[in-house]
Amino acid sequence: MEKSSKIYIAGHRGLVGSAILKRLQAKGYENFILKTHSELDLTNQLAVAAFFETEKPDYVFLAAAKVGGIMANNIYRGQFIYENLMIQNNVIHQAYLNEVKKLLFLGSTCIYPREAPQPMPEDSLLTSPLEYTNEPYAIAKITGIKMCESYNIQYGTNFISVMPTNLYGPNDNFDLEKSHVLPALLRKIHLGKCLEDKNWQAIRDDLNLRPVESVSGTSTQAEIEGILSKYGINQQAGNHVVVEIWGTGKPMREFLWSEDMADACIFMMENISFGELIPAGTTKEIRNTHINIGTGKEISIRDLAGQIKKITGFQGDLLFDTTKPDGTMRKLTDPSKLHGLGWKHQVEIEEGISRMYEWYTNQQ
Ligand SMILES: NC(=O)C1=CN([C@@H]2O[C@H](COP(=O)(O)OP(=O)(O)OC[C@H]3O[C@@H](n4cnc5c(N)ncnc54)[C@H](OP(=O)(O)O)[C@@H]3O)[C@@H](O)[C@H]2O)C=CC1
Ligand SMILES: C[C@H]1O[C@H](OP(=O)(O)OP(=O)(O)OC[C@H]2O[C@@H](n3cnc4c(=O)[nH]c(N)nc43)[C@H](O)[C@@H]2O)[C@@H](O)[C@@H](O)C1=O
Repeated sequence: MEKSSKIYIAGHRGLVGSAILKRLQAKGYENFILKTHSELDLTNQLAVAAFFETEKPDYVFLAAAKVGGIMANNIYRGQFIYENLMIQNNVIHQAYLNEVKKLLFLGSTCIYPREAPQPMPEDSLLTSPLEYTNEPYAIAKITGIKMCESYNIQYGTNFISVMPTNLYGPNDNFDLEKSHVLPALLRKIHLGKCLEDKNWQAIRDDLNLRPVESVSGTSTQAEIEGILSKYGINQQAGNHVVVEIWGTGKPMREFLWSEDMADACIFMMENISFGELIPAGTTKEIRNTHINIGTGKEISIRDLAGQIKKITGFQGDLLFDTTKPDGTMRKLTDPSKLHGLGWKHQVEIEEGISRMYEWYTNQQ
């Protein structure tokens, strides 16, 4: 990529897209095409075709998608498969028709089977059934990998697919029901801390900044307590506050700081071509050309909640709600292919949570 190359970041306001934009700007790239969801709906085939014909980007980071945590994936199954297939079909196909030099497609490590060997190597794709809670999203992401691979083989394009582990960082989604575990727990435990401190103003500010329900300046304390209770943040006898954690707390997850993820994406765009991702020894059938992006380290949800509790200073208790799903018990990436290419993450989980909490509280 040249510093003056025309770069389209699809999803530039999201968790990953915003980090990619920030990192590219810091590296001196200057020619961006940026469209919000309301300016360009990527599920609209005609609109995407007109956009590519007019703009003719040189490079595309495809970081726009329908994204959410375990509950959103499990409930909005139709939207997750439809919107993701439409977005990626439209963008990848138009990138081919308009001779985009290189495209980076973001998948997810939920493409791997529920019982994949741990850590999960790239070639465990399509070896056994998927985790049910996110099967529609995973099927869409697998289709995206196969579309990039197939276009490269048939048309000679240079479209590469990266599979990030669970991500977190600035501009994350903090919705109390639809978000991923790390932002959800950070917010819930922060609200638990505010409740035990009886800091009603901080709770009002938080609920107004990222509305869950309308909270006005005149909402009573009892009304606010009712809202928090719906999301599992409860004041018990005395001043004792309890925050509910979904599931058993036993699942293990791997977390990557979003700015590390952005760095990995740019590393791939600047340095690696599709040909270099074809597994060594391939003579005939080209498959598993995608690449894992992760740390290779994991933590249980129980320990993650404990760390957030420590960082926020929350004194109350964490209660495990086993009526909520655990999802897959382990999904640790094998990042050896990525390490072999010369990229490794920088930010460890303890530091990342502290940075995230600082960012979060500065937004209030
Ligand atoms: N977050 C995570 O833990 C993980 C994410 N990923 C993948 O990384 C990529 C980025 O995810 P992340 O940054 O977390 O997602 P976010 O939800 O933070 O951002 C998604 C972006 O996509 C845009 N978008 C969604 N639908 C449309 C549409 N129909 N038309 C145009 N734009 C649309 C949104 O635009 P707007 O802001 O304007 O609404 C938003 O900017 C995705 O492919 C995701 O699947 C993979 C693994 C883990
Ligand atoms: C990135 C990845 O994200 C999704 O997969 P997931 O890792 O299962 O998602 P998650 O982050 O929402 O949950 C991780 C774990 O944490 C537990 N958990 C506890 N308490 C809360 C809680 O309050 N909120 C949430 N969301 N989870 C909680 C939760 O029960 C689960 O055991 C995929 O659907 C898929 O889209 C995908 O690719």
